[in-house]
Amino acid sequence: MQTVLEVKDLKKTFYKNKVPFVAVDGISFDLNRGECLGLVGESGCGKSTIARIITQLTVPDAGNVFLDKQEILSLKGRKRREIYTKIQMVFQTPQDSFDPRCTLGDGIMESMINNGIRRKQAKERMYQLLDRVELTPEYAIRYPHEVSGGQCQRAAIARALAVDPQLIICDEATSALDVTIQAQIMALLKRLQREKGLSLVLICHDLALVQKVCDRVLVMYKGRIIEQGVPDQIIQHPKADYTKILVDSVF
Ligand SMILES: Nc1ncnc2c1ncn2[C@@H]1O[C@H](COP(=O)(O)OP(=O)(O)OP(=O)(O)O)[C@@H](O)[C@H]1O
Repeated sequence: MQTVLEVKDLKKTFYKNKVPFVAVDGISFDLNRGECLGLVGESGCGKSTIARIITQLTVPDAGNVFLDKQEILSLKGRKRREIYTKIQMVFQTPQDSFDPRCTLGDGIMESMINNGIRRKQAKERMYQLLDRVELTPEYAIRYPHEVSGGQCQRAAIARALAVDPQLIICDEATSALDVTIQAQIMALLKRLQREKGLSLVLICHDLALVQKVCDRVLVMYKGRIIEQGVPDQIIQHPKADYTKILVDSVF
């Protein structure tokens, strides 16, 4: 199997009133092409910080991230912009990540135009992407507040796909949606994973969802990975005390 992402010994301490808090405490993992990796753990255990480090929104104190064997955290300028089109994030509240003054169509086209694609081509591709995420063309002229959470999340996935990424990190991307819509969005992501060989990192509280959709899961506790493996195996035979509590609370 081909490794797409390698995360090596990430560390991050935050300071609040000069008091240190270790949010990420030596995290390492790999992600294969076409794999769906779940990241679970209690609130505050460091899951989003890892996603933010990988996408360069947070600077780590130590550690490296490799995409296709290339170290990416130290990249600057054009090289950095190029590489970072390959990693996209989908957040919990998609309305917040679209500019409320722009239509969804313009939001989807923005990154393409920023990457030098002509407006006419970007528009054609935007309509193809809407179709791909099962939204009709009329959604192109709607504003974020004029669509449901599920529809907006589909548009956010279309926008993530616009730059042809290798990897999408979904940070609680379906948590704000009701169960039926959640299942539809997950089915969409899984279809894209299969069809495009996309790799997915799913940051999630929901172990049942992880069991359904992930090939592998990392269980985090207080900034560390305490257990990892195939979801069925972790759920049926949890080893760490925290994993046992997590499993008991869900099943
Ligand atoms: N910029 C920051 N400044 C100070 N502390 C921070 C900052 N970002 C995160 N933290 C702290 O780091 C810890 C880890 O946060 P993080 O958001 O990574 O957790 P999480 O596992 O994603 O939680 P949740 O599931 O609730 O989203 C938390 O205690 C959080 O308060």
